[in-house]
Amino acid sequence: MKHYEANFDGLVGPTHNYAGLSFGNVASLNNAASTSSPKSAAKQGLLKAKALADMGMVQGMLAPQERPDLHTLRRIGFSGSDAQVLSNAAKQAPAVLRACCSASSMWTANAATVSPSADTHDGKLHFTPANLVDKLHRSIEPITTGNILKATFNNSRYFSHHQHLPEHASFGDEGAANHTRLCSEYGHAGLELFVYGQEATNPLAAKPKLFPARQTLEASQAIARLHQLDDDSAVFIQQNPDVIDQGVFHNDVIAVGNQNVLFYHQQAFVDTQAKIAEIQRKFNGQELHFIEVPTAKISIDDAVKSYLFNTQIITLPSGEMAIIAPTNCQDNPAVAAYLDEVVALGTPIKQVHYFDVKQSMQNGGGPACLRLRVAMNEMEVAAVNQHTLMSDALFARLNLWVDKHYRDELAVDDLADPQLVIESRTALDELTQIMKLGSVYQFQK
Ligand SMILES: N=C(N)NCCC[C@H](NC(=O)CCC(=O)O)C(=O)O
Repeated sequence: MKHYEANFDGLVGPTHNYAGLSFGNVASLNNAASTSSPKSAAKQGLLKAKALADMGMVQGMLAPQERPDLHTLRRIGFSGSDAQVLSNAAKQAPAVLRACCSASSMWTANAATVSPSADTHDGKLHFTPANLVDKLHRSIEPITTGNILKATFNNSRYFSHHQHLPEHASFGDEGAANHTRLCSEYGHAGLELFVYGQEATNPLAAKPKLFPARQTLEASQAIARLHQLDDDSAVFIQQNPDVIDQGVFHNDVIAVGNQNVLFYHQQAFVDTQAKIAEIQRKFNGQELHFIEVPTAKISIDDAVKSYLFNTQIITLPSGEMAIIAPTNCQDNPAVAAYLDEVVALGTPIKQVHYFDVKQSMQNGGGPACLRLRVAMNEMEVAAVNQHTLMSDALFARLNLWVDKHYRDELAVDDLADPQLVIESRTALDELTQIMKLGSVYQFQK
């Protein structure tokens, strides 16, 4: 049987904007109140997804969320017509209104944690939506994320969908952004690496001093239990709290793995040598490539600015690996030079491809943030909702849809415009028909 690692990219929603909502995420704060372009953001994302499909990869799209989220605004006491809810929220709780308008579900690396069927006891592919409790604007995503995942992976014979973890800081969970899977082949049992920022139930454990650690050990352990992983199929690694304080708000800003390659910065983890030894032991002596990038070559500051580690490492149908990098890496001389070198290190990585995803980058989301990886066998791929899979036809259809419904520009002050609600709902209603998702949004229920 054939096996693939599919990437499901988040379709950027019509309200993509820069609201400075993510304390600890340097780009989000630096670009707060800039004017965004929802149309070009969506098109940049579609171009990257289509390019990967054209490289022979299995590529899917995940629908965005309903924003502005009037249901949350009504839940906290705003009432009257939609226009009244928006204008009162803009006057009385502008920060909450901004949170309720974020298109942050585009970063589908944070949508869920996924364990492929080769790793799990029941032989099913498991999904747990991330609760994203650390940030208000993200904490309102998981229910709809679950609906979208169920409509995309809609076959209970192959796919097991869990509820998101309890909504409390002790179980702060950011999904696949803090999860990497190593394996020799996608269809073979793999080793799942769970990287956490803090231990919630141990007040003495090290944690960052300035910025929040969004993922807890307790959450990572819960996911491993839910997904029926053996002790020998999981490794729990603490992220270095000092790098969180320098803007590394998710592990995928400092490390990325694919099959038997782990590409990471020297300062990424706590207790690196012991963890590498544990990985080697649990990988049962099979060949592994550890590409550790020293601080002397790439500083943490350069890694955070360029998103060198927020690249996707993909295995092409030829068996060669390619790095999918943001063009921001080309703009940084040290990083560009490093990427020229990396293809000659004698590891499976042989190519680098650059994509302009600047609209997303300005909110701290690189190529890897924009995708959820789902390793599947051919039967599972066939069981996916086929209308979510990238093709020439879907690419053309989605570009037309974006042209029809998306604004060229959006400023933070536009978020209270009641017309935006109408535009967004009209667009999403049509999208659910294009992707045959059924009623996944509250406004459709
Ligand atoms: N690293 C991964 N996997 N994902 C990146 C997520 C970026 C996102 N930015 C934002 O939510 C900014 C929104 C704003 O400020 O308007 C976040 O911080 O959660």
